[in-house]
Amino acid sequence: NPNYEFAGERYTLKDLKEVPREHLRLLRALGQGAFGEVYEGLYKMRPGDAVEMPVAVKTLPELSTLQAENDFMLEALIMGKFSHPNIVHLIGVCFDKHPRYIVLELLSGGDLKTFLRESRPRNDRPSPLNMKDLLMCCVDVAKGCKYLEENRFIHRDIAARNCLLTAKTPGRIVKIADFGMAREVYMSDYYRKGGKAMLPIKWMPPEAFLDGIFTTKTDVWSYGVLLWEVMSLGYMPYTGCANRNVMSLVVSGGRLEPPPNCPPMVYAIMTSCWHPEPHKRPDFATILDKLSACLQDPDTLATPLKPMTGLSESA
Ligand SMILES: CN1CCN(c2ccc(C(=O)Nc3n[nH]c4c3C=[N+](C(=O)[C@H](O)c3ccccc3)C4)cc2)CC1
Repeated sequence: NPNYEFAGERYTLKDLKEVPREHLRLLRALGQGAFGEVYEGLYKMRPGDAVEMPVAVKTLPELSTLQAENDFMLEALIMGKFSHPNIVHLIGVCFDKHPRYIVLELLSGGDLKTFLRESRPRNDRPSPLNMKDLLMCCVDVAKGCKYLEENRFIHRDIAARNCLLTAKTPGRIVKIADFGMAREVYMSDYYRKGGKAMLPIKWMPPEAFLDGIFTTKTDVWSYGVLLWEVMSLGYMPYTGCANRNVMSLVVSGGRLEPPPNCPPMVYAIMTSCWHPEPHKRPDFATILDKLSACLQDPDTLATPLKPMTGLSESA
């Protein structure tokens, strides 16, 4: 079984909390994970307990390749080492036999991209969100990213599709909830480069898709694209542009345009994340400072939300 290096320490499977399968009840499917289903379930913390804790259960189908088994285990090991309010919490695993389960904190609001798209103003009702709501979502993700940066963990796939909400209602908290596993849902966001791994080109900086160089500054670039996703209320970046055209556009200095009504202070953060030279991109502490300046700027807060018109876009 794989062992895993995190924050300078080595971990193996024995570091994971085994949850007794008989204390778990799977209720309903929540969606498709990269391997198998993700279910909502109930977990009886202590056998005698009357109350059961709502959880999310990721399953690995019995007919999985060894690689899939390892990836599944690795995801559990990765999640098990994080402890932060903006990163989905690992409760435990059922790895004693098939089907294998990863038991995680339940986030009932669904993924951030879907939430943004559902929240667009419609002719029958204005958006339920305001600029402050959007900025608070961005702050949550930046806090999670800052924690990963402090622990020298490179996520490689920061995007709205990989973030989940505790709820859709005010008081919602956004958490980074995917460590390479939720790919299945938005396959169109990934590009098969050279027939190998599926790469989220539209969220990657030039040094990553050209030279395979991944650093914490890779996540900063992706975070800038997530900011754009939030401000556009869930649009596909570079709408209608094929991945290989995005690569040449970005390499020649092209960047995403500001979404309609995007406050200049927020767009300035995005463009700083997209500096061609990685070391000139801000760190997440700086990004958080800039976001709190936005949250204290009356003109920024007063900006109304307006959907992008014109170009329709794929899911
Ligand atoms: C009307 N709406 C319909 C949709 N609905 C949902 C839709 C999906 C979910 C959901 O998947 N919640 C999750 N909680 N914890 C984890 C989850 C997924 N996890 C994973 O690890 C998944 O792999 C993952 C990770 C990141 C993003 C998506 C999926 C861990 C909750 C509510 C709310 C009400």
